[in-house]
Amino acid sequence: MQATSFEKDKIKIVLLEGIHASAEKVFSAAGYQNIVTATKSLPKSELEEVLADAHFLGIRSRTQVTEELLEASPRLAAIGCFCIGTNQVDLTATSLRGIPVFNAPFANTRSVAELVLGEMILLLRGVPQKNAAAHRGEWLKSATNSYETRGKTLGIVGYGHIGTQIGILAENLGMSVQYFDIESKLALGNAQAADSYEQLLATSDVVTFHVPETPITKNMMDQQAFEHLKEGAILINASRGTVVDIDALDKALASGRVSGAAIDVFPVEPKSNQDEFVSPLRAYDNVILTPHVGGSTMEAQANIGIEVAEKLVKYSDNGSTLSAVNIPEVALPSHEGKHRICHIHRNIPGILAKINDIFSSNNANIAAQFLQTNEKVGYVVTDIDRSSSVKAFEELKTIEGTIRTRILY
Ligand SMILES: NC(=O)C1=CN([C@@H]2O[C@H](COP(=O)(O)OP(=O)(O)OC[C@H]3O[C@@H](n4cnc5c(N)ncnc54)[C@H](O)[C@@H]3O)[C@@H](O)[C@H]2O)C=CC1
Ligand SMILES: O=C(O)CCC(=O)C(=O)O
Repeated sequence: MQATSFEKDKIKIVLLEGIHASAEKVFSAAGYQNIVTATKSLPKSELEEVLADAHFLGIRSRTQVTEELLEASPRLAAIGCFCIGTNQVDLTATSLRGIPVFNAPFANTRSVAELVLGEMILLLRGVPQKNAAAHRGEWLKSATNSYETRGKTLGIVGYGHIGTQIGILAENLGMSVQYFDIESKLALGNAQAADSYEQLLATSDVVTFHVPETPITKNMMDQQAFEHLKEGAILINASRGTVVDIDALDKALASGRVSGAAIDVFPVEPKSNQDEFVSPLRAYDNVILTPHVGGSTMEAQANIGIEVAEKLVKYSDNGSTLSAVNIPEVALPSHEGKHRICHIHRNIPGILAKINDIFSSNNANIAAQFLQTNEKVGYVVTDIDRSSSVKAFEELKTIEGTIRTRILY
């Protein structure tokens, strides 16, 4: 019997948190019509209900994908984070279940860089407090504590895609740029690597954070770090809410050690635009508070929608895991005329031999084979003749250590 593909209209795609319509267009153009969308993140019970029979999930930064949620989503084949950060997903649990997680590593970086640049200029001029006062009917015309960016020092913590762009933009304003990164980085323009994190804090007029959420970056800007900060410095965080200890920032603002701040990300963020934003920072006119919108521009969201949806379609149609953050990356050509068998397994010795024994005992003619492993997981993709594929596929599922198998026609 000639096998046929799993019908695309049976593949359910769930897109949450107001993912841009460009994503739906990509899925539709590729023949996927069963798409459920929501403009916000869903409460636990609704999320579990919608994912009970879903194959692909698209989220932004709010939805937490936990082991428990994965347990309740037995058909989930892949997850798309329509953003940069993937800390909201349990990457170990997804990888041990053979669920690739994709993101858009660059598309919103310029948007974040521009927001930070704007905030820095406004804070150096004291605009947030003058603006707040004017809204109350007060007139604060004064040059006191109002500065140009020119000649000031910007300290960038995390000199990656966003940090480097901010460095270049800031140099064009005439600023001196220094950075601190745990990796050795190519300095762009005239930027200088700081000798240490503490040295950067002590010598920068503005400090901006662009690190990922990791155990090491948690509370990187804590009480002790504030003590190193230059008196009257400005602090910006548009990375993750865990990076800056908000209570310590509250104290530093109250004492005047920090003269102004711009915070886009928070340890606890409201789940929807209808929920109240609670923070001690609301008390300060000299703090710009934004609702995690660093990457929220029309340009970035449209591009992210296309980029991540294309990655999910590619994984669904041809098994490619290129740019997955938790599964070995395999870039695959088209498999026209062949059946493609994808096998994700625990990385234990001897699995490839067992896979190929099964193909051999089924007289399967291997046209191409691709293999990639990481510490925990291996991914083998084999293109074989149609005649022997279905039986071999069934046998592959019995290999010890198998996590997930797929056959693509
Ligand atoms: N507010 C928003 O809407 C957005 C926030 N983000 C956040 O910004 C973060 C940075 O984004 P990218 O620049 O694109 O990431 P990236 O991965 O290109 O750069 C991050 C840099 O931080 C460095 N780093 C990691 N741990 C560090 C540590 N402990 N100390 C110093 N440096 C460290 C890395 O070596 C790397 O150079 C993302 O992980 C994400 O959490 C990203 C986009 C939008
Ligand atoms: O746009 C979003 O929802 C989150 C943006 C972000 O923080 C990221 O890209 O990591």
